[in-house]
Parts: sequence; C-alpha cells; structure tokens
Amino acid sequence: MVIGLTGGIASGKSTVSSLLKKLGAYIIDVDEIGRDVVEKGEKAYNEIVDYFGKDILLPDGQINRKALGHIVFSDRDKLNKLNSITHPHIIDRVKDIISECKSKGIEIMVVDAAILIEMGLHSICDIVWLVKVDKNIQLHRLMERDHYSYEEANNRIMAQYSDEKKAQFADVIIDNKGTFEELEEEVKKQWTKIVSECQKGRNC
Ligand SMILES: CC(C)(COP(=O)(O)OP(=O)(O)OC[C@H]1O[C@@H](n2cnc3c(N)ncnc32)[C@H](O)[C@@H]1O)[C@@H](O)C(=O)NCCC(=O)NCCS
Ligand SMILES: Nc1ncnc2c1ncn2[C@@H]1O[C@H](COP(=O)(O)OP(=O)(O)OP(=O)(O)O)[C@@H](O)[C@H]1O
Repeated sequence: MVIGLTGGIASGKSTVSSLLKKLGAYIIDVDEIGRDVVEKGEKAYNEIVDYFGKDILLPDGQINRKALGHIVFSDRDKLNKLNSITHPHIIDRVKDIISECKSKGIEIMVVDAAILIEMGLHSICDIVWLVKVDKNIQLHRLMERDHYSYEEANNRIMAQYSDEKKAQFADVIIDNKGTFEELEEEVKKQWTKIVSECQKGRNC
C-alpha cells in the first residue's frame, strides 16, 4: 500500500508523517529527495547552475537554496524551469525507493509531498490523503515556522494547487484546524482503517 500524503506548504504533512512513522509506516520524504538531487555532483546540479548562473552558489559551491527560493517563488516561469530540471530526477528516485521497499516486503509506504498532484506522483499511489488547513492558519503557521514575511509566505502558497483542487484527487481529507491532539486522533483513526483494509487484502 502506497499512501500519497499531500497538502499545502505548512499544512501539517510532516507532523502527520511523524505520527505515521511511529505507527509503523515507511516515510518517503519528497522534500528530502528534492534536496539530494540538487547537491553538488548530482544530476540536476549542473543544469541549475547553467540556467540560473553562479550567483545562486554558496562559497563552497553548493546551491544557495534560500537565494534560489527567493528567485523562483516570485517568478512563475523560473519556477517552471526549476521544476522541469528537478522533477524527473525526483520522480525516478521515488519510484526506485518504492520498488526497493516492495522487494523488502515493507507493507505501508507514505509518499510525503506538498506538490504530489502537481508532479503527477498521485498516479503511483494507491490512495491519497490530503491535509487541509484554512489559508489564514496556514499563513500564520508558515510565517512563524520559517520566519517569512507575509509576501514570501503568500508567494509560496500561491505556487501550489489550492486545497479545493487537491481535494478532487483525495480519498481521505484531514482538516488540521484543531490541536495537535485532534490531529493525532484523526491520523490514528485513518491508520486503523488502512491496516484493516490491508488485512482484508485490499490495495496491499
Ligand atoms: C526552491 C527551493 C530551492 C527552495 O528550497 P528551500 O530549502 O527554501 O525549501 P524546501 O525545499 O525545504 O521546500 C519547502 C517547501 O516549499 C514548497 N515547495 C518546494 N518546491 C516547490 C515547488 N517546486 N513548487 C511549489 N512548492 C514548492 C513545499 O511545500 C516544500 O515543503 C527548493 O524547494 C527546490 O529545489 N524546489 C524544486 C524541487 C521540488 O519541487 N521540491 C519539492 C518536492 S515536494
Ligand atoms: N494542529 C496544529 N496546531 C498547531 N500547530 C501545528 C499543528 N499542526 C502543525 N502545526 C505546526 O505548523 C507548522 C507546519 O507544520 P508541518 O511542518 O508539519 O507542515 P508541512 O505540511 O510538513 O510543511 P512543508 O510543506 O513546508 O513541508 C509547524 O510549525 C507545526 O509544528
């Protein structure tokens, strides 16, 4: 069973995936893979430097993610370019990890990605969970967590599909407007359903 876990930036996906990890799921963190594929020496690195120039490099030659983020989240064409360079490598790696997990007999995998649907990764998942959150709460949590200005936070939110659009692809919707305890209770409830489906032999 491959669960696609999506939701806008700062909706609470990492919080949900830590709970799922404790419950026994194997977590595939797509942000982490995205960081790996742009490391110096990795496949996407040269293409990014060729297109964006050496100004986006740190003194040690690594990509300055803060600077690159600043550029792409305020210019849609440049974000599309960065996506066209990085996404094929990220998708390949996610598929490889899923195959490896399956060959090791791991039963429940979670693909945690804010832009799971935008990347088309939902098509390789058996079920999609959406963590949704009211935009004002999202803005507040994002500005607090990453110390972004209102404009920076809003640009990042606007670079992703809305919850309404994501909901069209979701099998399960978790509303994260409440407390951590309420979120944990909902995650456990959904987990119990998945485990019972697996025991009945569906999707697993
Ligand atoms: C633009 C970059 C350099 C900014 O790096 P930074 O360290 O500041 O952010 P980080 O990678 O930790 O991402 C933070 C959040 O931004 C959002 N985000 C990241 N990339 C994108 C994108 N291409 N489109 C929309 N939102 C995105 C996600 O919600 C993510 O959780 C980096 O995000 C990047 O290389 N993105 C392209 C690869 C990608 O799509 N990764 C995300 C897969 S889910
Ligand atoms: N129910 C909640 N109540 C209060 N704060 C919360 C709740 N859920 C998550 N948060 C906080 O909101 C912030 C965003 O949550 P989290 O990091 O899990 O989001 P995310 O969807 O993984 O973000 P990203 O897309 O950037 O990876 C964090 O600071 C987290 O502690």
